[in-house]
Amino acid sequence: MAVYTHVSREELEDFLTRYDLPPLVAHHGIEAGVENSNYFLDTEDGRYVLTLFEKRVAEEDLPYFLGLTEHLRQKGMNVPAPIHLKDGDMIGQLCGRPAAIVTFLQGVSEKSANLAQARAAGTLLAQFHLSTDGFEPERANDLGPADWALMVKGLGDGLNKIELGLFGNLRAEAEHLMASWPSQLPRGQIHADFFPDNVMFDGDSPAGVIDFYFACTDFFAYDLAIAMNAFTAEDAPSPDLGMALMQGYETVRPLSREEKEALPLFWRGSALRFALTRAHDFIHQVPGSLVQVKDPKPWLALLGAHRQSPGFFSA
Ligand SMILES: Nc1ncnc2c1ncn2[C@@H]1O[C@H](COP(=O)(O)OP(=O)(O)OP(=O)(O)O)[C@@H](O)[C@H]1O
Ligand SMILES: N[C@@H](CCO)C(=O)O
Repeated sequence: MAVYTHVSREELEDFLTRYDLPPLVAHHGIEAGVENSNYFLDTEDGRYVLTLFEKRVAEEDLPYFLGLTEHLRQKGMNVPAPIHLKDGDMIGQLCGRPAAIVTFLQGVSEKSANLAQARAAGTLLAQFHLSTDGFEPERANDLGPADWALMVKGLGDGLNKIELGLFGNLRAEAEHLMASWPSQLPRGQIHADFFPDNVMFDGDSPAGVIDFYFACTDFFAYDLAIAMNAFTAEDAPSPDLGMALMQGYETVRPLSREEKEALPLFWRGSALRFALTRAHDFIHQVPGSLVQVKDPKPWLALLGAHRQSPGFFSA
């Protein structure tokens, strides 16, 4: 359960006086996620989601995340609606943390998807990219290639406790990726964490997208690479799922030749990015938090597979 910050009923009721929401019935921590503290708020007129932003989210980025979410809703995407406080703001303070409330989206958040869901999720990601058009603010990707070598350095010898020789191995990989990364490809606002558990499914159809708290301005094809890796499934890795996602994506937004050529590098880069954040959380576990730390090893294995075979997804 991802609850780093424990919120009492009294603290919550006091916080809710700043909103025009129906009376609270109950609140409980959400049994999923690793990044932020999330609670369901059950009110007399339906359910909402409260998020308290934790270590990886900078408060100054919240207007970008919530503004992007509102923009996507205006474009017709099924994403949560941020609830405004009585003073018009979208960000409050609770238990010493920045906090926001959004509407609850119906659907099932899957740990891993099937082929039909992966294909449909690809169309949704492409619609997401097209719908971000017209949203002017930008946010640099602070978990991108320019940051990976520093992240490896910061984890240091802790990496070798996950796997012997991992520190040197990942340092060389981060340097290689940085030196080879392209600079000119179609770019815009990307989700940057498009995992099956951030897509709400209604059977095989995706009903909506949640969790915009890694969104940033970067290459669309890099976002596709993240999603392809994230949908390959950790327990039984299958390139078919990533390929199905890409096929779905291209029915809405076909890739240029340059974007296709960049994909093998982007698969490696995104595998490294999630291996690193997971390795960080594995090495620096937070005492007293209720969180199921995610395993870095499947992402290290995926990185190894992409390094060995640049055609992993087309093999
Ligand atoms: N608006 C929403 N509507 C319905 N369910 C939601 C909503 N927001 C979050 N959830 C549920 O809470 C879970 C955790 O939320 P979220 O993915 O935002 O957490 P997180 O800590 O950012 O996790 P991670 O980054 O690991 O995906 C989701 O998998 C989903 O089941
Ligand atoms: N979705 C990510 C967590 C957010 O970085 C993971 O599964 O590692």
